[in-house]
Amino acid sequence: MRAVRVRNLHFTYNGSEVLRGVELEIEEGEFVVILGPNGAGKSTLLKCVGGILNCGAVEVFGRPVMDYSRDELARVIAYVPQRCEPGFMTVFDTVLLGRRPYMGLRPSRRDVETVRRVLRMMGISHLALKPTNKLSGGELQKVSIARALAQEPRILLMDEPTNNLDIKSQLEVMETARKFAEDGGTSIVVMHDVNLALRFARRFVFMKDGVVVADGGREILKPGLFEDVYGVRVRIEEVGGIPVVVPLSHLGLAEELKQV
Ligand SMILES: Nc1ncnc2c1ncn2[C@@H]1O[C@H](COP(=O)(O)OP(=O)(O)OP(=O)(O)O)[C@@H](O)[C@H]1O
Repeated sequence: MRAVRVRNLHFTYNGSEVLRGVELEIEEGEFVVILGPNGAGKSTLLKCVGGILNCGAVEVFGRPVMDYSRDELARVIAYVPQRCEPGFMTVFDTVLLGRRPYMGLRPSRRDVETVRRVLRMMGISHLALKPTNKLSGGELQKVSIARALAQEPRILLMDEPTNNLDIKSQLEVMETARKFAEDGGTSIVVMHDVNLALRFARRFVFMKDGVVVADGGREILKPGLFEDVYGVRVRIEEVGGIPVVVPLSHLGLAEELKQV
């Protein structure tokens, strides 16, 4: 079943167009990573898919995303933002907020069990009673992901979820996204670390200047793509059967240095 369909999406902030005719179709069960230079429009696209920005061109499970009610959408899509704001609430209560679309007046046994389960899954059960404004950046990031998982969505959107995380936690978050997709959900992750993406995801969408410039599996990852998209010369080697992208030089750097 098609989870997401984006058709000819244009998006403008204050008169400046940052998405220029984006086309994208994602099937249920896929794990897709969106890559590209700073300012390419990746986060804007993710927010359009999540119904956070008002865009007419996005369908989720065959229905315009803007037609879903707030609670309906929260049961279908969970969005983990690039930055999350800490507060006075405990970790447990913050993650419990993810159950809001399912809850009556008070949390059910199932709501509480779900929160316990995702705290365990993210390895943060020991932080349950700590206020989120007393957490490290990485811990806060894990709380934000736990809250999204507590929503039990069908689509998980994460914007640079591995920022702030140590290597082990980066691998765990990527494994969580992969498992989510293997279990039938759809993971769409914006990130910069192409090598981490390569280890876990099957499909890569590259954006530049508000358009999708490449979309496919490992076979699209050729040195020429990195020159076109980032202006960086790379070599691609295999380590343990996994391709690794090694940056060699920034194409414009020598010229820029000459002018200094
Ligand atoms: N709220 C906003 N108001 C105005 N312009 C914005 C806003 N958010 C983003 N932009 C602009 O839109 C463009 C695309 O931004 P976006 O955050 O989608 O890019 P990105 O590819 O996610 O970048 P990065 O990798 O740096 O996070 C940028 O030029 C940015 O300055």
